[in-house]
Amino acid sequence: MIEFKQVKKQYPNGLLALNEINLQIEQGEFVAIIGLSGAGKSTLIRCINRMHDITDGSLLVDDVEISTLKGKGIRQLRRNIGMIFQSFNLVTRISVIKNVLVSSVPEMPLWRKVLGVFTEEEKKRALMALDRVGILDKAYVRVDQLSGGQQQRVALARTLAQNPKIILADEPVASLDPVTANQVMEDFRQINKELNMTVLINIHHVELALEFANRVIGIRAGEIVYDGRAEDVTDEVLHQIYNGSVEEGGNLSHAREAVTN
Ligand SMILES: Nc1ncnc2c1ncn2[C@@H]1O[C@H](COP(=O)(O)OP(=O)(O)OP(=O)(O)O)[C@@H](O)[C@H]1O
Repeated sequence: MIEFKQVKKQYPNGLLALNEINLQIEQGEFVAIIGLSGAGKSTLIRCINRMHDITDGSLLVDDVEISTLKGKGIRQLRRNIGMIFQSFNLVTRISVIKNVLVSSVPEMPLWRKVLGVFTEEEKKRALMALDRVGILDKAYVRVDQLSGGQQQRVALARTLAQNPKIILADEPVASLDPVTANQVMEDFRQINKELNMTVLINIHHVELALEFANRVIGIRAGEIVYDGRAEDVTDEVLHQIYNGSVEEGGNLSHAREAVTN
């Protein structure tokens, strides 16, 4: 379980990016976080793996207070948390499988990574992860020869091979075309359902958020203004989350179009 209690995050320049955040996310939930640019979505998910530090309150992951963890504790926390970025963060000049192998075993000694010495078990795990996201046939292809959607799947496979309990995804489909974005969201859904991994996604595409997530959290100016089931998100809720930026009187589909375009 992930638990935020009265969490605040103030950046050194004084900007209060998160204010009084209270949240509980159970193991196995699929949550989409939506909100305007600058609302605090990235900050919120990045506090969970300590890419950012909170400045007040308490943040627990599986009952461990993570805000006070130091070196070894942070590494241990990150072993259980996979992170997916909009820009994939892959080494593009090496093969798909090498990307999965190198990054999926964080505690591996550097010499083994450099020489590419991997056990049969590690290779099997990497190949299984690639199979799960449908790109096993690309295992020995260089990453720079893949499409954006395929690269995001490599990133997902790399995270899966790490066998995390939680996957944090920061705008994972923002640079993909609509069809590919749907497919990658489908991968997240399958992983969430079959492996019971918690999935927490920051996403600008409201339609995708509502279609794939079970729970939606709406953030506005660092505060949670909606937390509920995706099917309960109405025009009014969108209006509230998007600060009235959605045209008055527009119906839900117009509202969604306005905020997804
Ligand atoms: N390192 C930083 N130092 C100071 N302010 C920051 C820093 N990172 C983010 N901010 C500010 O904190 C606020 C929240 O930013 P955040 O990136 O979390 O928003 P977001 O909702 O993820 O936006 P986007 O959808 O554009 O990625 C913004 O006002 C942003 O400018």
